[in-house]
Amino acid sequence: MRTITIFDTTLRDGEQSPGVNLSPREKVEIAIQLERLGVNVIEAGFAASSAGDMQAVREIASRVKNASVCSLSRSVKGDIDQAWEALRAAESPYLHLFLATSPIHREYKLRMSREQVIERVREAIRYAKRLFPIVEFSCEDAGRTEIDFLAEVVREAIKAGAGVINLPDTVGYLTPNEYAQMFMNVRKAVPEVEQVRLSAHCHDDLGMAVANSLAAIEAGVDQVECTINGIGERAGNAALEEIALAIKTREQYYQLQTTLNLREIHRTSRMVSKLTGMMVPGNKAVVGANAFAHESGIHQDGMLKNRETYEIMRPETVGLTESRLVLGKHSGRHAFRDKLLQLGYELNEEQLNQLFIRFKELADRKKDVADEDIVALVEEKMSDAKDAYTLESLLVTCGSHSLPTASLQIKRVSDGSVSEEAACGNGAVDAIFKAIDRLTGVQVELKDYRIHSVTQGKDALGEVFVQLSQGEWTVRGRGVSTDVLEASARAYLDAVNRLLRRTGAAAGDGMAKITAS
Ligand SMILES: CC(=O)SCCNC(=O)CCNC(=O)[C@H](O)C(C)(C)COP(=O)(O)OP(=O)(O)OC[C@H]1O[C@@H](n2cnc3c(N)ncnc32)[C@H](O)[C@@H]1OP(=O)(O)O
Ligand SMILES: CC(C)C(=O)C(=O)O
Ligand SMILES: [Mg+2]
Repeated sequence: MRTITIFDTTLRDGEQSPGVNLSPREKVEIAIQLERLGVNVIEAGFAASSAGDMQAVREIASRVKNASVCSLSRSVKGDIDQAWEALRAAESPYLHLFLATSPIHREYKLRMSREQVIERVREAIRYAKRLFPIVEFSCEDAGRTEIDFLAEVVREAIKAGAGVINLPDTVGYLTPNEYAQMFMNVRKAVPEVEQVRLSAHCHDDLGMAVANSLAAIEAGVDQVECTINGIGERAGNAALEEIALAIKTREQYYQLQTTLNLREIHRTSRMVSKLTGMMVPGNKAVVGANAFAHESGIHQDGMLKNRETYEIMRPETVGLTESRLVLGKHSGRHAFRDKLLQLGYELNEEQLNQLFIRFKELADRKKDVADEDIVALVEEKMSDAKDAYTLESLLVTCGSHSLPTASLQIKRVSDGSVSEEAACGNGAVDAIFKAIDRLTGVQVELKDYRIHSVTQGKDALGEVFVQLSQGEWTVRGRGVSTDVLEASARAYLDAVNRLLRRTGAAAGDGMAKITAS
């Protein structure tokens, strides 16, 4: 089986993502994780570009032992010297030289003729080879380079000593067929390429970076350059995890392998996302939060019967523990029953059907139906439990120069007594919650507070969800009103009522002393 070399450029091309700036310490942390992931080459930065990158490349070179450490360099002596300065201590120093070859880059950016480009390539590689055991040469914008000239540059680069030839689709312009054809044409025109390693480097401007990389592999390329989470200049680079999982999942088709420890994929993705500040979209292949989550009833039913109905990869393969069946408005009875069983509720068919109607009503209004919501539904349905407290009245005063104050009256349902309390807070909602705490005497911690509008317009209904915890117990509460402060009070009281039901505590233990009527 052919082994594909994984050249990771998260710390170089990935860091070229607008808005991303990694400190040397953060780069070292990621490099160590990339080594654990089992990549073969770590492009640690562009040593000549800044003192910080020089330091990062140098530190990574001294720390990483099981991968080649590489720096990018323009085809100029000064850059090569600086790269050597950073990499001389590396176990396996690797230089990545580049020069653009396409007509548009030659004419407008470099202002060089074809002959000048060839001459510069020769000079730079020969100079670099005096220092580095491995020199990779990249024809920047190879994808838009005339094929005869591309072949000539590649021939000269190999003659000058390049051991790896990279032909990037720098601007993400080519289709998979075109990119594969480019490699086949070069292989045909320059038989010497069989003596070096051919590499692909793709950008995602048209969303084809991974498809192009895989097409290049099929055209005989042995190395792919890619980044974790597909981060990189503009729309990014080919995503390492997607290439790796395509090779693994379609092993029979590709007949290829890598040295990657795929179980480290998820951890690496999370670390890169955290340190770069680039969020991974939920629907991102392999590492998105929804990559192994199923929401619709028909899919969930299939998953429960045989997971291969809807999953082509196992979450465990990339270091996750399990797939998730997310309950929501598209879920069906099978998944609902399964969730109830997981939560410890075994219901008969009739109870299940009744509860399922309530569940659908809730799911229609709420994006995620959490375990606590299901527990609350079951408890309400099965125990016929009554609320311990109901809200009688609410008065809130606040303004730009006054301390927000809330006065509440609540009724204890068991004996009909009404109590009143007032409290000040950091804001109106805080004041309301403090007043309720005093009235009920229940000690809770507010874990979450969310507000959104259920309907539209000036008289929109505001819906508030709160999550409270007390020791091991966590409960949610919901309140709806055209007044968001009232909705907040109702949600909080609802959660307190649920907590009392769950803990079995007696209502009224902590009722305030002032009885209104
Ligand atoms: C496709 C890619 O991803 S390429 C890598 C892109 N990455 C980066 O550019 C990040 C790091 N870059 C930098 O920090 C800076 O651009 C530096 C330090 C490298 C250079 O900075 P400056 O000297 O101020 O030059 P500047 O960036 O403005 O312009 C680039 C110069 O390099 C030349 N150049 C571009 N590519 C190459 C190359 N491969 N080999 C030689 N010269 C090159 C340009 O023609 C231009 O030369 P000119 O000044 O004679 O017109
Ligand atoms: C430096 C080169 C390889 C590059 O990043 C590109 O062409 O996209
Ligand atoms: Mg690139």
